[in-house]
Amino acid sequence: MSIKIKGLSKTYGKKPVLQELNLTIEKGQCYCLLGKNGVGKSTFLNCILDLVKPDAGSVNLLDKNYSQHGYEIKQNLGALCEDNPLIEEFTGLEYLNFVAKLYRLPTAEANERISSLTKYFFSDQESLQKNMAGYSTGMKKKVGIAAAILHKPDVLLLDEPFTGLDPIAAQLLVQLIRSYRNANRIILISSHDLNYVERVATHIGVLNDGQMMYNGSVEEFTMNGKNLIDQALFQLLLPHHNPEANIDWMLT
Ligand SMILES: Nc1ncnc2c1ncn2[C@@H]1O[C@H](COP(=O)(O)OP(=O)(O)OP(=O)(O)O)[C@@H](O)[C@H]1O
Repeated sequence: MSIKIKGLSKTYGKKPVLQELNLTIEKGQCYCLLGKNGVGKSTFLNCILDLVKPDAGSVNLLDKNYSQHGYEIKQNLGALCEDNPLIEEFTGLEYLNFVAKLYRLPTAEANERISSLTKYFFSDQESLQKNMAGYSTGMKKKVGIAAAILHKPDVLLLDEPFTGLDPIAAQLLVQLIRSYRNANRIILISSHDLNYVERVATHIGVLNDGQMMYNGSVEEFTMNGKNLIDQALFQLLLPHHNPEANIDWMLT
């Protein structure tokens, strides 16, 4: 069971975002994709989700490809997209029930899972009876996460899952990701929240200029824990940042 990416390329207009990327993510891994703003992390995840069509290359999930087995792949794939699209006219509970129906979960099982996930993430259960249009960013994010894992997919893709969560919810998500990973599934995360990445990652990918600047275990990335992930990332990326940037005008 794996995600296999071969020769994946994507250009928007004249801007090459992904250039012949090759990558394999195995079960039991929590692969965290890091990189500067606009470097192509969401584009990469969206190619794996079949939401963005790559110009070249192939995505193989769980030994299947989209052209022949799109339906089966999507049944076994859960995702939280960066813009976290929800149907905001629905209450949180209505939405989760709707998602459960899409995945054809038996009613009793759906009720049990929705109840346990909402109890896990929401101390205020009453809010789940209200329309999501009135939810805060973090509340929407928690509903989006619950919707992504409701059908217990073997592959879970989370784009910026920690952004907007309060520290309690973020810690609960860390625990959930660890348990999910330990159950031998595949988790792929794009995140700038390195404190949380530190707690969940088994593998790290650093995307820069269309290429994987680093792709390997977290141990190797941090030199067996001698560095924190943020230190290792700065060492890798800072030399590529604009050295002439100067904001001294603010000081006078
Ligand atoms: N639909 C689109 N049309 C044109 N350009 C796009 C489109 N989507 C993304 N881009 C461009 O592709 C590049 C990569 O965007 P992407 O959102 O994948 O980056 P990212 O690494 O996820 O960024 P961030 O960390 O800021 O969320 C950016 O330059 C962005 O402007």
